Amino acid sequence: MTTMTTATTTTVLEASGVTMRFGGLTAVRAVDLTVNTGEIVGLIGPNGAGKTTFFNCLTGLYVPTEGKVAYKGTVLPAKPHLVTTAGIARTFQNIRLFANMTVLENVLVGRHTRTKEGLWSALLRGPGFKKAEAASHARAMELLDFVGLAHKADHLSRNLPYGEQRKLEIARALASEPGLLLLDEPTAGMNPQETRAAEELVFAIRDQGIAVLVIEHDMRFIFNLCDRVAVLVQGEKLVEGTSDVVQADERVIAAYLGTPFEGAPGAAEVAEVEAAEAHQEGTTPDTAAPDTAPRAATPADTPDTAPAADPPPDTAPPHHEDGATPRATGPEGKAP
Ligand SMILES: Nc1ncnc2c1ncn2[C@@H]1O[C@H](COP(=O)(O)OP(=O)(O)OP(=O)(O)O)[C@@H](O)[C@H]1O
Repeated sequence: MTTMTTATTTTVLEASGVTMRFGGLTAVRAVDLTVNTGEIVGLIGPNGAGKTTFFNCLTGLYVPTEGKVAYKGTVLPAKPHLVTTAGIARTFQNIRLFANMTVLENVLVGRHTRTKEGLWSALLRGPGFKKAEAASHARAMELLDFVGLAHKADHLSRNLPYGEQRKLEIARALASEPGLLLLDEPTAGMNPQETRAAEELVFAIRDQGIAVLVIEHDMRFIFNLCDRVAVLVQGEKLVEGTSDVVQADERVIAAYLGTPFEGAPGAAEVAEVEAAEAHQEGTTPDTAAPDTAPRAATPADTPDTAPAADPPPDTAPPHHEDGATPRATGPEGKAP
């Protein structure tokens, strides 16, 4: 593959005022975010902060309640296939490969938005179709080579180890020739060696001229990789800046450790609930408050904050304004 370098910086993605409500729950609230050519931007935040919901708004899986999403200056319709055709590709938090297809076939599926041959041409297998098929095959093999899976082209995707399945998802996303790649927790379940390789792969993708927006709980990965990092807390963008700026911001540390701070998103609701609980128990809010600083680590010291086994008190899914129980499913269950 030839390396493309972009001489001028342009805005690839511009999300403005994106808000997503599910009934009474505001999962994403008035979020603005831009990604420019040549950039790797990180999106972090505690569990339930609204990161995946925001991705779903960007890719047309959800129609945002308010706000708009533009790709290279054109406002995108909220239809996943049109978003892919426009130039945005994504991977999912829970791997979504075609398990009984080969590795190569999975990548070929990803190319369908870039092949122009119609149904009749495919059925009759005319010369136009054969030429397009050969070109797609060559490109798919090139992408498999790029992610290091060319030698497994004929394997069934379900037989790949986990780390390779994640690479295959990336190859399939790249097959649509995107200008922006959205990665949702690309290193989830990877060992440190695989994570390091994933980091190199993302840099290589950026060097191909593809901008990257990545959600990840592994802070070391994010802060090594990203030119800019945005932090979502309870659906709102709390901070945005370089890795150094974000790591040093005490509001970010507080959000991860569950320590309340002045003006924290959702702080008013939390205070209301605490006051009500305290009233019920006949205690004051202070005495009823949980231990808010269970660990002394900063986000940078907690390379993998994903496991939900020991979440800090405030990192649980946000307060549901309608009192509804939060969903406990992965993205498959997230269709509105
Ligand atoms: N389809 C839906 N219907 C109702 N509520 C939803 C839906 N999708 C997401 N939510 C809620 O929106 C909030 C944000 O969820 P989201 O999955 O976007 O967070 P996240 O930051 O990606 O979390 P994690 O890091 O755990 O993946 C949660 O309270 C979640 O329960």
